[in-house]
Amino acid sequence: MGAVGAEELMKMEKMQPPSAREEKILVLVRLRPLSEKEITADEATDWECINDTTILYRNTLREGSTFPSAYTFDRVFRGDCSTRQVYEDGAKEIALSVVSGINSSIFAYGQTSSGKTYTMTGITECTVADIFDYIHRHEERAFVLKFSAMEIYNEAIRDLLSTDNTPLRLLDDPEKGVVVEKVTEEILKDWNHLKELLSICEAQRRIGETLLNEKSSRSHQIIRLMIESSAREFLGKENSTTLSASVNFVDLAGSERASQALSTGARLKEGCHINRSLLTLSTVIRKLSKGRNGHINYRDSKLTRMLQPCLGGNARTAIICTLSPARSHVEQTRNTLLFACCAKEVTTKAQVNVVMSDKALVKHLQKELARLESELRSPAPASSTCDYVALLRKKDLQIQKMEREIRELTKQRDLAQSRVEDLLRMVGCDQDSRQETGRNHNSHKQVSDIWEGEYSESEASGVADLHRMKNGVKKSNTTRFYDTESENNSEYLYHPENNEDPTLSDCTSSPLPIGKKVVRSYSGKSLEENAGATTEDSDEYCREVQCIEMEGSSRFKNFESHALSNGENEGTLALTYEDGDVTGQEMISTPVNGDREERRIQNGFTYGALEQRLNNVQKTIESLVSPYPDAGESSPRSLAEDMSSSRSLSLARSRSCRAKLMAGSSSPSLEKGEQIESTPPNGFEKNFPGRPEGFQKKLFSYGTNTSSLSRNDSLSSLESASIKTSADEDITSIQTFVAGLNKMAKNQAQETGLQADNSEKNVKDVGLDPMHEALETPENWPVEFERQRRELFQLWQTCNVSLVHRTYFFLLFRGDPSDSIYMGVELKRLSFLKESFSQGNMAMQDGRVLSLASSERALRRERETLSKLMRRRLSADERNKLYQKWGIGLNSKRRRLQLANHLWSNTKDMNRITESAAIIAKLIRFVEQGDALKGMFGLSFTPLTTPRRRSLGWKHSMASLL
Ligand SMILES: Nc1ncnc2c1ncn2[C@@H]1O[C@H](COP(=O)(O)OP(=O)(O)OP(=O)(O)O)[C@@H](O)[C@H]1O
Repeated sequence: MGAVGAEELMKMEKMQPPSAREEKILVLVRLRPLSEKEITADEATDWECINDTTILYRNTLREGSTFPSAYTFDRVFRGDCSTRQVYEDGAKEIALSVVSGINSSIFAYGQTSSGKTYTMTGITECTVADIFDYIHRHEERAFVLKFSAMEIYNEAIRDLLSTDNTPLRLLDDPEKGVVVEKVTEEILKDWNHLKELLSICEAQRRIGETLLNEKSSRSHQIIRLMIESSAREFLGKENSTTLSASVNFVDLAGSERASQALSTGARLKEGCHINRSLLTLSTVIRKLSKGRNGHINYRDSKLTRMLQPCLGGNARTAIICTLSPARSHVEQTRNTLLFACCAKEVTTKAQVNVVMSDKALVKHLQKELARLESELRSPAPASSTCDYVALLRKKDLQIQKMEREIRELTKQRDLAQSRVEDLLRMVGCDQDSRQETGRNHNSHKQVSDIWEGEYSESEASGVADLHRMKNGVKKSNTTRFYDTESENNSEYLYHPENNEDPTLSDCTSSPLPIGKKVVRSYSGKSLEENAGATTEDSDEYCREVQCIEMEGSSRFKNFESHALSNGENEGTLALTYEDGDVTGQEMISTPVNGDREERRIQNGFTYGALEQRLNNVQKTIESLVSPYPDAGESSPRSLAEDMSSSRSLSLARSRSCRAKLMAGSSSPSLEKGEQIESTPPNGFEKNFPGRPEGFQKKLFSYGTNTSSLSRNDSLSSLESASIKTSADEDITSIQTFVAGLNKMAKNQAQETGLQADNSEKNVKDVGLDPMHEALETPENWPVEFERQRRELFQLWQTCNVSLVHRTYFFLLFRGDPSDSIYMGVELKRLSFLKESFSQGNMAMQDGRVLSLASSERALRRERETLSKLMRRRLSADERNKLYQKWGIGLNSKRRRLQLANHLWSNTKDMNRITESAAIIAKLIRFVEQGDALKGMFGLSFTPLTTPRRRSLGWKHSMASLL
């Protein structure tokens, strides 16, 4: 409005009523007299207008009725009131708002034959007559009247001024709101023209005879009069403006009861449409009457969508509710009155609609632009400048902090790398040292392995060692002496005088412990450096060492350092022990370049212990080099020892910690990968107490079975690829991974096909599993199994996992079905399964049929169909059909491959593949331990001989698992 001419504005303001204000819908009630039919039928009049605003139910209400007997509205009109009076006393003010540029609407609402058309015809004529009169009295303004008429018949919009019956479309215009496409607009010339157009509408409108009304309107009629006006004196000038508004005369079709109207066929269908759209209207009104919170279902019918602005929008609205006084219509009348009660609570917010000329608009925008430019040029207030400075400083600090973190992470990465190198070098030294067994080792000069008998102290020392190691390793090439005392730890024995041997100068991490309590340390920090260590650094290490878990007993019977060889414990920096005879105190110095070896063993350490330690170190290195450190373990005994040591000596540095060190990254994907890796692959299940002997045997023979998943080939490549992918988020790696996985799936498919018969023999009956008893006493479960159980359950919560014996397992991700991703890997000897039957995303036949579905309905259907099929064995043809329909993996090699290909071809989203891969890798571990799980949880899904037993088995299995 900024550029609207001043005179124009003044004129507008003079002629318009108070604009842009919220007001309630005006609700008028009109009671018609009894119709001739009703009089003939001797109908009683139950309603009476007792004053201008109240209508009263005269009959006695039934006992307990909750209906009120009196209703009050803005205005009520008795049966003997003329339409003119209704117009003058009620609708006129609102209807004539249109000439002031304010949208307005007049509705007639009521049951069939209550007088809506009768009323609206009169109201329309009165309004248009007054509009013409207004125009004649305001010759200073130029008016344009555009007349259009539509009807909504059976939810289709028809143009009443056109003979074309093609339904019109409703479009959402960003400026005008909802508009009817291609509706005919006639420029209204004069009164006669109006009469002519109204008669066309009347002729075109669908009416039909019903029992209640000979000329019953079968559609909602909307007559729209658009009025545009401009001051003549500004016409054509650059600052001219136009007022533009429309008035709607809405004659709704009447609600009717089929039983009362006795309508059939087309009438009945029309009646249904009418009632449905009126129901939507009343719902909208009811919702609006309670406020505008929440969704308003305007779009549920064409009527409400078209009338949206009139219902709570930019319009002034009056609703005339027409009533029949007859007793036979009392229920319908009450409904109308309830509608009216809601409607009177609805507010609209009408405003004057001014349309600027292009020139006026340009001028206005130019002014606005100039204002903004001047705002920009003017100096900002001092306070805001201060804010910016403070903000900048804060950001700078953040940047500095991040840079520090980056440096720290880089350091940690270097440290980890150095450590690996050190270990490798140390092995070289140790190997050399063996050749010089028997030599005296008392002249050692370094302190880097201190064995500490006390658990807690060991832990604390471990922290310190971490610190030293971190700083010392990098400096190793130039620092000859390693100090462990400078960290205020008197237990570290430091003998600088012994560090004079130049051959030690390069041996960066060779341990040389002296003293009673020994802590293994990779420390290598010089005195000066240690002196310079800051508290901040210490904190850092403390944080780091939070990753070190101390579990189980701190006392060991044996010298057990080979826990390091367990992948989970890799990264352990402090080992404690206490032998009954040998209270650990050991000094080992390993010379550089293998030139010489010096050992010093105190308090009873023997060469045998050292030999064992060498083996352990070797294992440690293998564990560092191989992503599956224990993959190559073949001896059941050594595995059992691993298990035992990992239980009692659980100085496990967590994988996440290791990941941080190795990669200097903490991305979620990396962590995911690390989580997978942290699952002990094979070791722990072997010491499960109470497991039948036969199971262990089977497990190992299973491990050597060529058809099973081997950690050394496809699986290990899968997992390592998965981890790498997760860590680097490298698309190339992902592709490599996918290719590997794909290959693996195919290999497994082939192998499975070849060895199907053998594997089937290994399946056991759930219901008979003796290990069920173990489930009753979970407190007896080993810690590792409990963890395993949790991980598995967590996995099931994140995705729908279906596992099937001897065929495939699939991941069906939750979410948008169209976006779902299916992944399948052919596996061998899967021995546990999700609660597939109850959840419904899987069904099986003889352990072979798997179905997937991606929506609730599909799942249900599928489950029903498949549960029928499950009751009998499928023919080849049926299996084929199942495959065609659902992509179900079947028991032929070719089909499995087809399915694998099909599944892989669907895996488009690389990110999700990565995610899936991580989960698959994890699942494979579970799968490998399938027998262990079966032994423990009684999980197996082999088809049982009777349905009852099967369901019992399932229930029992899942209940105990979850
Ligand atoms: N206030 C009134 N005074 C006299 N007669 C009336 C009045 N209201 C309605 N009538 C008569 O009642 C009959 C039904 O009226 P009308 O067709 O307007 O009802 P309606 O509500 O439009 O019905 P429908 O919804 O079926 O189209 C008509 O014959 C009309 O002349």
